[in-house]
Amino acid sequence: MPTTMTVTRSDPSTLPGRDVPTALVVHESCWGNTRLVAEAIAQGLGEGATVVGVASAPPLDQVHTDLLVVGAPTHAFGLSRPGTRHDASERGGTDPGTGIREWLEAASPAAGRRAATFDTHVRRPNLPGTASRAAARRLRHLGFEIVREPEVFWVRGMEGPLEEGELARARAWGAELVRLL
Ligand SMILES: Cc1cc2nc3c(=O)[nH]c(=O)nc-3n(C[C@H](O)[C@H](O)[C@H](O)COP(=O)(O)O)c2cc1C
Repeated sequence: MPTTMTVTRSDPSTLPGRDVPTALVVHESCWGNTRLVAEAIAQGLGEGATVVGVASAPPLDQVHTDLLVVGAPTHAFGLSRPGTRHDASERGGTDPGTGIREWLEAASPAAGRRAATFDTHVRRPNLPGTASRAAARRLRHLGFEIVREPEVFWVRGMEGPLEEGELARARAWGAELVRLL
């Protein structure tokens, strides 16, 4: 089972066996839907995966896992900003205090790293623009190889819930990702 923790696996004593690829899944979430998807993806990734909310995540420059997975809710056709997170909190969600946009902005470019991105997004109406594409674009600029097309997981409305079957799809997506490593 993947672990939910707030630190990177920089301590070798916490590393799984040599052959198990390591992955850090960093998520942002106001109502918990993206967090649930992140946890399901980590289950698919397997025992080398660690899940962390963006507010507790280590700086990206200190992440040295085989794969980075980044997930965020789509806000205003892309990654959230302080204003959209404030809007979410006014509607009953929780403002995580920071977002994937800020976390990526604080990072320095470096080559040779691999990542995948996902977002949650309202299915109807299916508006253009997704947080997963925006995050992938930023990660490419930081020198990451994006190993899979950004993926969308559907919610029924602003607060969710996730559409039926999405957690199973997320687990399967995580399992496919680990096969690419
Ligand atoms: C301020 C704000 C803007 C949003 N903009 C979009 C949007 O452009 N497209 C979309 O499909 N959903 C949009 N949504 C809905 C979010 O995608 C939805 O709240 C999110 O998937 C729920 O995930 P969470 O529970 O992890 O926060 C928006 C939500 C908020 C609060």
